[in-house]
Amino acid sequence: MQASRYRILGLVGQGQFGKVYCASDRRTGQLVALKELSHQRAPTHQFLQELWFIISLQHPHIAACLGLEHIQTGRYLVMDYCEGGTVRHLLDQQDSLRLQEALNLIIGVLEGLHYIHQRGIIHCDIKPENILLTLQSQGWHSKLSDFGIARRLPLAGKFKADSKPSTFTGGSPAYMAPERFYGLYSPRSDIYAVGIVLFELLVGDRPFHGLPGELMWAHLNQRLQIPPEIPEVLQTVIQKALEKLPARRYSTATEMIEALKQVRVNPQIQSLADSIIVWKIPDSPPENPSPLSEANPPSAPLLLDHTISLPSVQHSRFPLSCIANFPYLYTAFGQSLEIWSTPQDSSLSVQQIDIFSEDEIKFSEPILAILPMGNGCCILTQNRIHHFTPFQRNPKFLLNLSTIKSLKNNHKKSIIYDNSEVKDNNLTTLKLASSQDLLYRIAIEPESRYMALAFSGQLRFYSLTEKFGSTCIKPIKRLSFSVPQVPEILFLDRRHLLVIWLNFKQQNFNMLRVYTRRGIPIGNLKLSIPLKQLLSTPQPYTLLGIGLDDQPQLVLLRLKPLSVIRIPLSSPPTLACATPWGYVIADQQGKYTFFNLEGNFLGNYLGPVSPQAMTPWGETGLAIVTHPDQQGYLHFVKSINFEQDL
Ligand SMILES: Nc1ncnc2c1ncn2[C@@H]1O[C@H](COP(=O)(O)OP(=O)(O)OP(=O)(O)O)[C@@H](O)[C@H]1O
Repeated sequence: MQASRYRILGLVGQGQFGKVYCASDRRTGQLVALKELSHQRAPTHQFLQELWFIISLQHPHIAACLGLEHIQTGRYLVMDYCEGGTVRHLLDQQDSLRLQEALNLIIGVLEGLHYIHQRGIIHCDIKPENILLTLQSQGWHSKLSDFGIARRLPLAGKFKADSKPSTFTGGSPAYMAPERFYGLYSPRSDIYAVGIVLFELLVGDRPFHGLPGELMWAHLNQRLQIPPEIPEVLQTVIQKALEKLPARRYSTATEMIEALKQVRVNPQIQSLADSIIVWKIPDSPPENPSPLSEANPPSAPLLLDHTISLPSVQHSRFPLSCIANFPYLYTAFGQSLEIWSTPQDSSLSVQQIDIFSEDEIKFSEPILAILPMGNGCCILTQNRIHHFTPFQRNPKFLLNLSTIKSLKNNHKKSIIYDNSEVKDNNLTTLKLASSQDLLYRIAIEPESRYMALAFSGQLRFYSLTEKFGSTCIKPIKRLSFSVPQVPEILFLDRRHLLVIWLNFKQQNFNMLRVYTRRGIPIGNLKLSIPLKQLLSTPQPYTLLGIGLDDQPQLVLLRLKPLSVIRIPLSSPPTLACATPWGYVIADQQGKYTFFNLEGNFLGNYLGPVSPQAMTPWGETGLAIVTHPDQQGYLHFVKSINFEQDL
């Protein structure tokens, strides 16, 4: 039997027929989902039925079947890969949707349904688990999947709205229309299920609960209660979709689409369109606060452990940066690098962090970036790359960038940090925007044995070796690109470098390309999420994306297997930081918002204003550099106990 055309990247889920993998096409690099169809669990006729349905269906809102893979390890359905998981994942995450997106998502589901209903097919199992998601520039895009129990109406030719229903039971009782319990189904049964999903997206819970028998009773007899917080125009749509009698529901998916489009242009809905849906859990005791939202005002002050003023900061032309390589911390400002250290165990055992200024080193040119390297740091100045270790006090010169020929012309472009017109209060905003304007990017492999350098149209790979206490740099490979845009680069692990062109060729998508540390290309990924920055995180193969200002959002991007978690924000952050315990965003006014590693909102705090840089410090702490007025400060947050503080 032949070898697989696909390289498996990771397990994404488990269904009743078998496991689902994320895989990439060895030839084209395209990502696909491989849906295992185990012989024991999927009797051949059921498997053939699902295959028959989805192979014949082609629509933007239906997860397409790309083929069948029959190899030694088993039979697989090859499908469109949907990196956003399912609507169930959205429902498991608090504050994950804006109202506008929820409506668009349901309209997408209905468009997919309209397409299949036109072909006389009834899905019969519409539920959040069977609505897959891909992230597009406008937000989530829904794709219907799982046609395992779909039914063809026993009618020749096209389906007619007034056609008689047919008999069959099976499906998920929580989403089943009343008539389904009597073995009857029609397109209106799918519309009822969409009504339940819409209710769940807006309310955070289903209208009916219980064991299958209780659910059947509720669908048939229990009056629908819609929380009064749901705008009236939407209540009307839900009410009609969830009518007990099929004849009183929307007769077709298009009719419900039209109703939702009317809702979208309603002035009350338009004013709420960009608001994040905050679920009100029905029947919760009134003393319970409503679920927290990232949009809420800070609920507690950030507990600062220690604040130090930075003496070297006298003027405001340069943004401050800071990185930690515990027990050392480095702050850079203008041409100065300041080194701080703390006794190894201080972040864990003593009340207050003891931190000492160890040294201050002056460079002959402004520092543009610092990043951890070995037990020290790598410093990028306008024309040079240096390596500093706390044990050898003199920074070692690594590479002269001005000798790289193709860079010479670009030097005329001013580096943004040199722009003396930059005003104080713009500095933090500039911090996120500034990386776009840097001429070079460097990335250091976690063991500091490899380095990559990117600049306009070029990517270079180097090896680094330690000889007699100093680091030697040797070129390995040089690659040229026709795209002049300087990509972001970062090492994903010891072996792989990720190169990212944000808004590639101004075409509204980001191009991600993975290389080995020696410059051999491995694969490409197009990502249609509007992002202004993508940061590496301490989590393996996980990146933190920051959305554009007109679509404020955080995006957790896991690459192996590819999955996207999106966190809508009420305003664009000016700083973001990934730590081993979660993610922090901050704004100019000193509002600090914390999320855990799954992207769940933890709390809002009021902290130091004008943050310029943040870095994780020790096991649970955070170091924050601020620059209000003319003075720079270094603040330490020892640990954040959300349970206690909130
Ligand atoms: N095309 C896909 N792209 C990305 N992830 C997918 C894809 N198809 C399925 N998944 C993931 O795999 C999980 C299991 O999917 P699968 O369709 O096999 O099972 P299911 O939805 O639980 O339904 P059932 O067990 O009833 O078939 C889903 O919850 C989803 O997270």
